[in-house]
Amino acid sequence: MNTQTDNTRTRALRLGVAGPVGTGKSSVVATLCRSLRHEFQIGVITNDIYTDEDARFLRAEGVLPVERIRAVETGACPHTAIRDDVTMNLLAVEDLEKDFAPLDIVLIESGGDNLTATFSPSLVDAQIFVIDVAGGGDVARKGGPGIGRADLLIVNKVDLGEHVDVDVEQMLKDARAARAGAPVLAHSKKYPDTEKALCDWVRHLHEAHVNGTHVPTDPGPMAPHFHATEDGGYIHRHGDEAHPHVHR
Ligand SMILES: Nc1nc2c(ncn2[C@@H]2O[C@H](COP(=O)(O)OP(=O)(O)OP(=O)(O)O)[C@@H](O)[C@H]2O)c(=O)[nH]1
Repeated sequence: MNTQTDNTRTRALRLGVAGPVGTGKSSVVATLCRSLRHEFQIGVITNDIYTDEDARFLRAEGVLPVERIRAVETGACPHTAIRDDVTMNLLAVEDLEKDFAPLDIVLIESGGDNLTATFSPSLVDAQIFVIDVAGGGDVARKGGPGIGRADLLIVNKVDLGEHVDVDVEQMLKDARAARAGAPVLAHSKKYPDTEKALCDWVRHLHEAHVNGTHVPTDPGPMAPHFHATEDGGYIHRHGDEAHPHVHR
């Protein structure tokens, strides 16, 4: 039977993981791969601006066979490759899905940037946004599309609260207030019960994806902002959906 036309088969769940620099995105991806690899066929795409650092980290951790972890070097701000023009990522995902068919889950890690990055719904079926306690207790109140409307908000590194003078419970309360009932997960790679809760969330999401009951939603565009080269010769503008790019 031609699997391309067999509607009893669904393509892989494409799950994005975004968030500011160093909040623990790669660690979250590593946890998911380690914990779920015996239940699901998994592949990973990482995004970095100039390197394949995140892919190398995951390969070194031995979380999956190395050939299932592929890097996209965006060469520009990571927002571009996950939101504005997702071609590089879509090609990478499709190649991975073809080379290891059938995959159940493809995890796509965004390059670390700021609070405004979100994935395009044309690239992912669902997205996780990761903030961390070490970034400060007020981060959850700063809002933005990822904090407000990602499918799951992870407040990561909750083990560090007392070391960085952050009231974790208050941070979680603020995060819930920002999300109108959408899920918030307190998480630490040091607390196995929180890792289990994360894996259970992904299991349920995958089930809903396969059943056709998961409805992908767009958290909305990133806030308007600008990037310029060091000599100021090029300006790249994001966030205005009607005029998504300005090149000068
Ligand atoms: N204490 C603690 N440290 C953590 C946790 N998760 C990640 N880290 C540490 O935080 C640092 C950054 O983690 P990464 O997983 O590389 O974060 P990232 O968001 O992928 O980083 P970029 O790709 O550079 O944006 C590393 O030193 C991790 O060991 C956690 O739950 N608790």
